[in-house]
Amino acid sequence: MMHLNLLRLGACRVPSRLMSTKSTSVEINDKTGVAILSMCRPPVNSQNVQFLRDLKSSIYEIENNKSRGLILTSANSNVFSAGLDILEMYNADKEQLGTLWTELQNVWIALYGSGLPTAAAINGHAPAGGCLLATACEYRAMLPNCVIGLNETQLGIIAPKWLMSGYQNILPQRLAERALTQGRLFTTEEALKAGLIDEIVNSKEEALEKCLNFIGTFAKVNPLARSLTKLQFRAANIKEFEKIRQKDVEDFVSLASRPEVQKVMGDYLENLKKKSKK
Ligand SMILES: CC/C=C\C/C=C\CCC/C=C/CC(=O)SCCNC(=O)CCNC(=O)[C@H](O)C(C)(C)COP(=O)(O)OP(=O)(O)OC[C@H]1O[C@@H](n2cnc3c(N)ncnc32)[C@H](O)[C@@H]1OP(=O)(O)O
Repeated sequence: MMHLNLLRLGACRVPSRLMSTKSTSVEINDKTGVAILSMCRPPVNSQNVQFLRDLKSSIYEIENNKSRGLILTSANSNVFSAGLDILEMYNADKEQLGTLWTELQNVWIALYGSGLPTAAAINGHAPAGGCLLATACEYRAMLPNCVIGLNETQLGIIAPKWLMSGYQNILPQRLAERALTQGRLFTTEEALKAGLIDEIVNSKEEALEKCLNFIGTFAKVNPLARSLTKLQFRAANIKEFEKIRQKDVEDFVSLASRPEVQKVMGDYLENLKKKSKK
């Protein structure tokens, strides 16, 4: 209840500090100390190089400002994030592909490895890279009638191991393996049943409130002890990622630049465009 009141106050009276980049905005409530990081790259928060750089710098800014927690959400009405910007992968040269993948890695490690309590207010669809961001957080509240999941195998591509880490943290191994091999997109209701999200909410405001309450559960816990404990759980995945990070970029570039993969992207884009014109 107290957190709810603080959130309400945050909307009107409590002073808050604002920071923004071209495609993100950050509001830190001075009373709660919690930062709300909103992704705002219309129409679907697709992740191009600039967006990923903005996201990374906002995450580090929040971390360096000693905020009490980070809530990730979207400024768009029905999409949390549509994942990597396919327009930026299609017909791109190897250098562009390498830069895109490196920036995706950078954002993931910034969020997954953050010592702060992190929560995702998933106020829309979260396929692929959108799911990657949500599952890098510690808690998820999601609106009904949306989808979330890692659908890479449906596109004929493989999610590397680090990209699966969020799933592995959250889902039982058998379920994670099945969902990843199927490239399954979960509806909100299925995601709750599987444990991929923590709560279903009826509005973005309620999602933010639940996230704030989650972060509030650490109010009496020593922040350093909390953060080190969290990172102990994540250390093996992080270490493994650091070992293969450069090779992973090379593998991605080699896969994504193959003519047959480029053709899949082109067809996929065309279908998306046809669908959006209907
Ligand atoms: C296809 C990739 C193939 C190979 C890649 C090779 C290696 C990659 C290695 C593995 C890593 C993968 C990580 C990824 O993130 S890949 C991206 C996967 N993303 C998706 O599959 C989501 C696609 N989008 C949707 O399903 C829907 O758009 C969504 C449910 C998110 C929202 O639906 P809604 O009805 O609200 O909007 P739309 O009308 O569909 O879209 C509006 C406009 O936005 C464009 N759009 C949508 N998604 C993307 C995207 N990911 N990249 C670029 N543009 C996107 C869509 O075309 C519409 O554009 P306009 O027609 O209005 O111009």
